[in-house]
Amino acid sequence: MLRITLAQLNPTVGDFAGNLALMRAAAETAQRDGAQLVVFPELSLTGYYPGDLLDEPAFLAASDAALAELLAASHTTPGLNWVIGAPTRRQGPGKPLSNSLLVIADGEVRLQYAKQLLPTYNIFDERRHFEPGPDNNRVLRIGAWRVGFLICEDGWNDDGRDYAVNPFQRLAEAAPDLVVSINASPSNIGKREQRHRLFATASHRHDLPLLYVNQVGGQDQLVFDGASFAVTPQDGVVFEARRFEEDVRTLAFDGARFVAADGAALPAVDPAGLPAMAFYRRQTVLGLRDYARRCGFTHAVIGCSGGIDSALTLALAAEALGADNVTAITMPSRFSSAGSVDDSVTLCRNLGVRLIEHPIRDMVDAYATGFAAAFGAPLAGLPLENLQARVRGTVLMEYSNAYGHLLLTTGNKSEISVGYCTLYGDTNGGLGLIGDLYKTEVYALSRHLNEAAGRELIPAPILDKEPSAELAPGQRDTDSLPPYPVLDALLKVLVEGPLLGQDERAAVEAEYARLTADAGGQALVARIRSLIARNEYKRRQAPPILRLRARAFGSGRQMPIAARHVF
Ligand SMILES: Nc1ncnc2c1ncn2[C@@H]1O[C@H](COP(=O)(O)OP(=O)(O)OC[C@H]2O[C@@H]([n+]3cccc(C(=O)O)c3)[C@H](O)[C@@H]2O)[C@@H](O)[C@H]1O
Ligand SMILES: Nc1ncnc2c1ncn2[C@@H]1O[C@H](COP(=O)(O)OP(=O)(O)OP(=O)(O)O)[C@@H](O)[C@H]1O
Ligand SMILES: NC(=O)CC[C@H](N)C(=O)O
Repeated sequence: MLRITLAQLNPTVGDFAGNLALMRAAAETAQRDGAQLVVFPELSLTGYYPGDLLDEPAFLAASDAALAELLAASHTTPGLNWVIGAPTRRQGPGKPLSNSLLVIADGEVRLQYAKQLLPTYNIFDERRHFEPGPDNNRVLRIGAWRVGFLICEDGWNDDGRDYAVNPFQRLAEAAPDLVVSINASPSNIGKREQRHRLFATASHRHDLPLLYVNQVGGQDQLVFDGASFAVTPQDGVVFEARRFEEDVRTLAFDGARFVAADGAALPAVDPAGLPAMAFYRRQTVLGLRDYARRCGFTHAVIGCSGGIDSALTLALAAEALGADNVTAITMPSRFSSAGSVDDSVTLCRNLGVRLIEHPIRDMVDAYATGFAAAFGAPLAGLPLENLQARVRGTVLMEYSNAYGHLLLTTGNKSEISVGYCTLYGDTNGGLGLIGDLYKTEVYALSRHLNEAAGRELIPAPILDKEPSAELAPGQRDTDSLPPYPVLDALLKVLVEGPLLGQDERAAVEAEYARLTADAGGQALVARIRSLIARNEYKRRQAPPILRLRARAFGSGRQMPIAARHVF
C-alpha cells in the first residue's frame, strides 16, 4: 500500500512563515498516519498567485530561504516525501523563473519538475512571470510504486483534442502507477464538475489513477474551493476532500483502488455537488472572510437602502464576519420612501446587525446651494441624483476611516455591466460581494438564505418591492433599463459568451434568440452592447468583486476603455 496525505491548505500569498507552519503541521499528520507521501498545492510555499511579487528580489530571496527551511524541516519526517510547489530560478533566455514541483525527502530534492502549460487567459497570467518547463522526466519511484507528477494546467490539454503540448499524454507514455497533480484551481460555478469530467475522462483514457490536490481559501477576487479528489479509471471520482475548508487527509492506494487510511471504504462522492445558490453562498462567505482576515479587518460597514442588493450584502457579511461585526447605515434623503428606513430596521433586526441612521437631506441641500451660488444654475436632474449617492458614499468612507471598518460595495453584475451606478458614490468600497451575481440571481440567493435559515432574514417587502435607486421622485430601475429577467438573459450572452456554464448555456441561448428575434430586440441588444462598452471606465475604477462565475469583471475581462467598437 502507498499511503498518501492530501494537504489541502489555505496558504497566504507571501506569508512564508505561516505557510511553512501549515506545511509542517500537515507533514506531522502524514508521519503519524504512516504516509510515504504528503502532497501540497501548486505554489504552496508562496501561495497562489503572487503576481508581480515574483519580480521582486526580496520576495524571491524570502522564497529561497523558505525552501531551504523546508528542506531542513524534512529531516524531521524521515522517509516522508513532501510534494511541494514553489518558484525556482532558471538560466537561459526567457523568464528567470519556473513554476515548479519539488519532491523533497530527508533534506534532499529528489525530483524537480517545471510546469509546462502556463495558463495565460481569463484570470491567469503565468507567462508574465514563468518560462514553460521542458518535457522532462517527472516520474519518481516511491517504495514499490512509480509516481508521475503534473502541475494544474498541465492536465487540462488532455480533453481528447490534438495539442502540440499535452503533458498528461506524455506522462501516460511513461506508464506510472499513479499520477499526482498539484493545483491552484480557482472556483466558479460549475468548475468542480468540469474538473471531475476532465480528469475522470483522462484517467479512463490512459488507464491511470490520479490524485488531485487543490488549494483552498480566498485570494483577492478569487476563491479556491479545495475539493481535492481521487479518480480511478474504472470508477471515476472516488473521493472528495472538504469544500471551502482546509482538509488534511490520508488515503491508501493499492495499485488500483483508494481506501481510507484505516483501510475502510471511502464514502461515495455526490456528482451533483452544491446547488447553485448554496455554492454562491459558500464561495462568497469564504471569499469575504479570507479577504478581511488577510487585510486586517474584523468589521464591515454597508449602506442599507432597504433594497435587495444591500440586504443580501448585509446578510452575507453577517454570516462571514459575525453579525456583531457588521454595521449598517441608513441615510434617508428627500426622495427616500418610508420603506427604506422601516425595511432596513426589520432587516437589521432579523440579522442581528446594528443599524445607524444618518440622514443626508441637509448635506445634499448644502451642496445644492453651494453649486447654485458658485455656478449660477440650480443643481437638478442626474447631477442631483448622483450627488445623493456621492454624499452617501462619502459618509460611508468617513465611517470606514473613523472606525476601521471595511466598506462593502453593493453593486450587482447587471448594473455593473451597464454602468447603472454612480462613480465615487455607491461604487465606493473596498470589496464587492455580489458584483458577479446578476440581479435575478440576487433575488434567488436572498430567497435561498431565507429558506436555509428557516425564517425570514431578508424581509418579504424587500424581496417584493420594485427595484429603485430612489434618487428621484417615483424612480424605478425599469425607467432606464429593461426588466431584469430580460436584461440578465442578454447580459449572460454578451458578457460571458463562450464561457457560459454548460448547465445554463442551452436555456440562456434559447432565451437570447427569442428576445432578439425582432427589430425591437435587436435594437435593445445594440443599446445594451453600447452601454457595456461605454461603461468600461467605471468598472476599471470599481473595487474588486468576488469571482463566482467563469467570466467575472476584473482581471477576467480585460477591455480597453478608449476604443471604437464594432458591433
Ligand atoms: N470614458 C470615460 N473615462 C473617464 N471618465 C468618464 C468617461 N466617461 C464619463 N466619465 C465620467 O463619468 C461621469 C459620469 O458617471 P457618473 O458620475 O457615475 O454618472 P452617470 O453614469 O451619468 O449616472 C449614474 C447612473 O447610475 C444610476 N444609478 C446611480 C446610483 C445608484 C443606482 C442604482 O440603482 O444602483 C443607479 C443613475 O440613475 C444614473 O443612470 C462623467 O461626468 C465623467 O466625469
Ligand atoms: N437610503 C439609503 N441609505 C443608505 N444607503 C443607501 C441608501 N440608498 C442607497 N444606498 C446605498 O447605495 C447602494 C445603491 O443603492 P440604490 O438604492 O441606488 O440601488 P440598488 O442597486 O437597487 O441597491 P439596493 O437594492 O441595495 O437598493 C445601496 O445598495 C446602498 O448601499
Ligand atoms: N493554476 C492553474 O494552472 C489553473 C488552471 C486550470 N485550468 C484551472 O483553473 O484549474
